[in-house]
Amino acid sequence: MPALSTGSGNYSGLHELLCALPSQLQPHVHSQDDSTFLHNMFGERSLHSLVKIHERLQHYEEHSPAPILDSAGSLAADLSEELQGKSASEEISELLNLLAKPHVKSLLSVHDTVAQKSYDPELPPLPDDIDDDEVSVKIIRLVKNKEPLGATIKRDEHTGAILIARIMRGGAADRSGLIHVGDVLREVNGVPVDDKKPDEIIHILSQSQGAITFKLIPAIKEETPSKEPKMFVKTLFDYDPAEDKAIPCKEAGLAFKRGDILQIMSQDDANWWQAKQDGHANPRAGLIPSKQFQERRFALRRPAASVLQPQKISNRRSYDTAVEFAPLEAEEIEEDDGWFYGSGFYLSGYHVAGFRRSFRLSRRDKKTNKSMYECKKSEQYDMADVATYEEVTPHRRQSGAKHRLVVLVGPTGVGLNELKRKLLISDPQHFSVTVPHTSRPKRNQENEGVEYHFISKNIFETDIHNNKFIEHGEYKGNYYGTSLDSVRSVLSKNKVCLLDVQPHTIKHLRTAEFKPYVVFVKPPPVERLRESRRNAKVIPGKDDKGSAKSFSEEDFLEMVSTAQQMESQHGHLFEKIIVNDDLTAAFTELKVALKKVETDTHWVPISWTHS
Ligand SMILES: Nc1ncnc2c1ncn2[C@@H]1O[C@H](COP(=O)(O)OP(=O)(O)OP(=O)(O)O)[C@@H](O)[C@H]1O
Repeated sequence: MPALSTGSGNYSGLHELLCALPSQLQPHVHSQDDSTFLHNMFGERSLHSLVKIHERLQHYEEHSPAPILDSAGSLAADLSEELQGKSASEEISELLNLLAKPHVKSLLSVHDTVAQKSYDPELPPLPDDIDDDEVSVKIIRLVKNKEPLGATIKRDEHTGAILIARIMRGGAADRSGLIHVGDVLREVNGVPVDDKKPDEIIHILSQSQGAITFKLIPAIKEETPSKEPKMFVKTLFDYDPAEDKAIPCKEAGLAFKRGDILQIMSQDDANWWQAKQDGHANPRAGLIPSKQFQERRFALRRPAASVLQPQKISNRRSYDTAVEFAPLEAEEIEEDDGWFYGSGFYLSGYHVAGFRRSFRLSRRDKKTNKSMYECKKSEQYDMADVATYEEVTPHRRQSGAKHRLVVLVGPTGVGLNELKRKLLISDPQHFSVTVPHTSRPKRNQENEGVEYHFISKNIFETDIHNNKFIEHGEYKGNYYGTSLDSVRSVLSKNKVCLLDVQPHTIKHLRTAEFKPYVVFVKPPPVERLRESRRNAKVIPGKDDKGSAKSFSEEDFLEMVSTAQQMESQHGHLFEKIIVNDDLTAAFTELKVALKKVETDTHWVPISWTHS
């Protein structure tokens, strides 16, 4: 980037710099959002005007002009008085005319104010007879711009007063420090609001231009600024406030997608947290359902048979209304129509509905080290673990530290084996897989610890009992399994351990020790599977004694539907999703992602860094 100088003595330098900045920064800005933000910020007219004023003032600062007198106004008045009725020369009457002009009078008055340096407004003296019980009122003037005020209002159910319900962290109201939760709003632009509905107040605000004056009665207890530590969460579900009937104010809501990282700005309200998207320029927080609130209503969304129907316990619903400066499409909020969801009944009367999912486990090829057993563990989806938010922290692997465990999941036949094989071939010193255990007798050509660890049935059963296996199963009367120690053994050699498991196993691996990086390998649409897998062969299931066969149409359909099910049930645990359409492209994408895991900073659960 060429050096830009403001050039001392060249007063247009700063202004020129401001104009040039967006194009100078362009090569360094990668996202369209950032680029638009920079253009808007540096192109803002008020900013340019401010810079121009600054440059002019700088000019005068250097020349330090001093006033000759500080009473030009009264001098002009004396002069006018003196000249009144004097000879009627043309010059005199022109001068009298000029001095009588309101603009000239104002100019001279401003001159005197500056010369006398008396900038503070003159306040009337305090009356002596102040009634101690009289409520104090604060009058706030804010200048309207495109940014919303970042506050919500609601009607107090008992007193009927209009209250400031919420101040969004980082928003205009919060930054001003002048408006607080609990303040009673009395007037907007001189119009009393006591008898107005929140919507009508919003309408007054959206209609007004320039500065807006609020008359407020301060809350008795001023909010103490909360000293909550910075907390980041990964969202485990999609959220759209526009679709949320319970949110107290849709306009103040923050939409997010599963996997987004949010910074939690306030947890003052047990049901509605304030948060902002990590890395976004907008400093104003938005409302999101709190973890507890989201969990409670998830319970309510269970199938009708297994939950108590919500009872209508009140016909009032407590809404706040966003105080927007930009014209807003306020939804019709009927204040006295709706449900109030008390917390008392949420958790009563539902049971956790587990279910078994049928899945096909293929017979695995021992050369490529895949297990040949049928999974024994019940595939219960743990519905008790409601996916809401997970507290996360940035993590970067220190050089020389153990690698994160790489977990691959995907439906049968999607290509996990193929991708693993390619990784192993590409760098056998770097990538490795676990050696499984079996209780079957060792064959002649086999070696202990190479194909399998051979152990007795008794020891196998004791190890199962002691939770030593990540997954285990039985095939033809023999046990097969992958042990936690086999993973540790690979990691202790400072190699990247590649492990493919059933998705329900992931949660048991999510520990500080393994810090698993979970990659979901997803099939492309069926049309693409038919095309790309035309020559591919699969090893049939254990009941088929035959050799490799081609994929059937049923295999493709099952692969796609299993993938959908996996993604909807376990998607919140996947850090990377790779569509295995073109094998070379999928492999390259995987390799690049695994490299980044080793070198870049990633968000990981905070519990992983507390060990
Ligand atoms: N992108 C691809 N294009 C074409 N063929 C592929 C692709 N990915 C995998 N295959 C082929 O599909 C077949 C099944 O792949 P693979 O054995 O790796 O699947 P898998 O997910 O390990 O299945 P299983 O869980 O049944 O062992 C193999 O013949 C493999 O070569």
